[in-house]
Amino acid sequence: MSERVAIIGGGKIGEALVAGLLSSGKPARDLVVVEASSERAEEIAQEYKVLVTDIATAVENAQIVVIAVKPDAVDGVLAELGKVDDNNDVERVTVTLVAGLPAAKYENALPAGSPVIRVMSNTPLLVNEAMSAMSAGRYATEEQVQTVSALLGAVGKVMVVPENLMDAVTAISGSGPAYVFLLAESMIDAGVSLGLTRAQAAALARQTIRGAGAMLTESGMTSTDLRAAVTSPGGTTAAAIIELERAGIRPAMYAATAAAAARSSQLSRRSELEGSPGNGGDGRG
Ligand SMILES: NC(=O)C1=CN([C@@H]2O[C@H](COP(=O)(O)OP(=O)(O)OC[C@H]3O[C@@H](n4cnc5c(N)ncnc54)[C@H](O)[C@@H]3O)[C@@H](O)[C@H]2O)C=CC1
Ligand SMILES: O=C(O)[C@@H]1CCC=N1
Repeated sequence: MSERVAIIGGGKIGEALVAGLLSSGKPARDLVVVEASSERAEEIAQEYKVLVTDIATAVENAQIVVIAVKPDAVDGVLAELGKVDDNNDVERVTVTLVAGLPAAKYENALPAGSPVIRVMSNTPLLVNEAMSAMSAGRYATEEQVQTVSALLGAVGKVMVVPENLMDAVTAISGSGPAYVFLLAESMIDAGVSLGLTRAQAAALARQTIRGAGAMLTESGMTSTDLRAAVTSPGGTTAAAIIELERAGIRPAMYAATAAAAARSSQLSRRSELEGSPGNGGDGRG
């Protein structure tokens, strides 16, 4: 894992990637960050002791260029990348972590034939527990897919999916940590309403979610079987679950994830319109 990785965008997800890669053993000298906000750049350099520099210096000698800016900043980054003198000695793959924007958008803007890999990861990158789904663009080789898969595998689990599933992936694992944090918030507030202190309720909810998460990943049992094992006949869990079902927890999850996927797809359609004829687009669906 000796590739030099340039990360463009040192925000929440860029920082999480830096932190995760460092704690997985990647040397700081192999990471370089580009960050538009000088305050943020200073924070990243101080905290992680990585080089934070301009895009041309960062990209030079980087085998992997990761784009981790908000979707509306991508055009600016692609324009800056277009101005960078390409060093043909370095085989470079561009990895985009940006929600909603298709690999073709980057392929159309970068020099012809540039390999691109689209990834949807999540903030548990910070604790080496990310779920990253990746789709290879048209020009990415199997070897590049393996290289990026190994890089992301150092900070969590990796799944390869066809690009048409990226909106669904974004809705489940990209945004998913927020659903779990919302569940934690509501459990804590509920605990307080039942007489626990906030600190007690928070400690109970945190460890319960951690333990349940570990059972989900380590027991080999399905979520349905795990839930059944907690639910004693006529007991407390059954009483609670009746209320959660009555409140519509399942339809709420269908509607929430459909809204997230629709938003991701909307970003993708908008980028296709912007990239259509006259703007370097190839009109691909
Ligand atoms: N936050 C999350 O949980 C997840 C975010 N994503 C995707 O990751 C991307 C980044 O999201 P966040 O980190 O949450 O956003 P953020 O707003 O925290 O970070 C973006 C950073 O990029 C910097 N930036 C903007 N333009 C730049 C440029 N031209 N050059 C260098 N730096 C520039 C900004 O100053 C900011 O620090 C988004 O596209 C989002 O869709 C994907 C999965 C999960
Ligand atoms: O909310 C967002 O748009 C980003 C993408 C997935 C998680 N956060």
